[in-house]
Amino acid sequence: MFAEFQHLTRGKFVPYATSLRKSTDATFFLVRDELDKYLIVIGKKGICELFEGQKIGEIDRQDVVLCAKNDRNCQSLMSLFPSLKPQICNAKLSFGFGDRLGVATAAHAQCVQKEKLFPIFAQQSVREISRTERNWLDVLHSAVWGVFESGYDGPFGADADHVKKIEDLESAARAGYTMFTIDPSDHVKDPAKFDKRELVRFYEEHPMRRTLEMKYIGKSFTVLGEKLTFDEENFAEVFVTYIDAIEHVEKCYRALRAVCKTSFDLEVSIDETSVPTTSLAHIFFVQELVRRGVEFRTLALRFPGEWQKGIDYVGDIDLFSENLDKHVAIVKMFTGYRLSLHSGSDKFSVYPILAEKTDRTIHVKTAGTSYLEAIRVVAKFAPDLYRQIHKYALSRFDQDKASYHVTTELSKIPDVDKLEDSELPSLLDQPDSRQLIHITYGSVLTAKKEGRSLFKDRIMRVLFEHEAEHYDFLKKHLGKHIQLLGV
Ligand SMILES: O=C(O)[C@@H](O)[C@@H](O)[C@H](O)C(=O)CO
Repeated sequence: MFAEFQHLTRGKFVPYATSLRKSTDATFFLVRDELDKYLIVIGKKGICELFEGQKIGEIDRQDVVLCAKNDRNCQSLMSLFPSLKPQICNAKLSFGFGDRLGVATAAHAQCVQKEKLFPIFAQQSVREISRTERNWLDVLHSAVWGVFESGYDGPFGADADHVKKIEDLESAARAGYTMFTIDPSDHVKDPAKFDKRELVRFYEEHPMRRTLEMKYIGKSFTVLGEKLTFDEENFAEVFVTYIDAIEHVEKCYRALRAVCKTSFDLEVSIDETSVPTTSLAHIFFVQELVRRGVEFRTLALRFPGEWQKGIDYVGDIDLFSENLDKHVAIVKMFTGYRLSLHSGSDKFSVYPILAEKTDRTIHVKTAGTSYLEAIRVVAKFAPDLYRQIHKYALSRFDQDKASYHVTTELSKIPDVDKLEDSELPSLLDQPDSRQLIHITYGSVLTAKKEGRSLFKDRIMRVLFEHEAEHYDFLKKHLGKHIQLLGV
């Protein structure tokens, strides 16, 4: 088929052999020229009419249609090939491949052995899509095109991540997402940040207080041989800290159930709270969600230590390991859900502990690390563009770091004007410059001058022209993450 196509198009296009898929009466594959990528549909007139495109000839009396990689053509492909639709997780180990640029999935898919790991190829948070001016459908379709290009034929998921508002859940459900991460952290009260009298009043006046006091106070749980008992004091603290968040999750869940006509994976994430999740808090949080009928599949707790973006774990590994043991024991007490680790990018020192302590029964999320590999390509092949991005990032960092927890020291980042071009890629290995670039993705990707993209268009062009190197960087780096999970 490719030989006839090359003859017809006089070698103008380069096909992606891995993308070749056949339906009962048509053939589909991706090609690229020096400007862009396109879908080729070869089939009878009827099947071609499902796609928007231009007929460029015939092969064996079948129309050959050149199609844009647009939403309508993506949805037509998904209707013909159900394996291109996201599905709910069917495995104990799953991994989120967040892709802020929408061009990494074809490489991500080459890191996955489908029988050992369930990949979430479409995963972006509300924070990310608002900062990059994307939307749920764009994130999902970018992932689907990447799956199609790679020839990956296993199941994958689509996670609407860190969702705080019901309307964002509903729009993601309508876009076809299969996983929803509800983030109630704005409703988690850190007792240290409140006036004691205010907390007492909140507790005493809360309508659920007495009901839950009777349910929990005096109740004991044995976690790894340690007897934990809810008493008046620790119950009041857990109640005040989490009750609003629990009620918010319940409200979001009911709204989601009203929109989703099929089953879905629900994650609840309190990983971005300032309050590390204690064992009693974990027990209370889970028991209350279960009691309210919230069917969650994964739970992202706030583990001890620093889970900063784009760099390894910062903290006492032994304390983390001990804390994880307790939370794993609690999961086993209640079953029906897995733990989820957010900010999984580059946390190489904890991955082996995660894999061993959870018996590889966990969800791990990454996102920024793939964006950093893309910028590494820019640093290598477009040094002047990288220098401009780096300097712009410095000007935006203080504002952009507001909703991320990082302890970046800008003073430790070398002056790019004193570095040789060949030294620039190594900045993507320096923790502080990694965080500088990681956190300022939104500003860099949406920066404009006189209405024109200041950086994004040039970044995407560099990645298109150096696609093989980009894919190699991604496969090497994300492959390292997967291998450290023991897969
Ligand atoms: O940066 C973001 O907004 C998200 O990608 C992350 O918070 C995500 O939830 C995650 O933990 C992946 O690192």
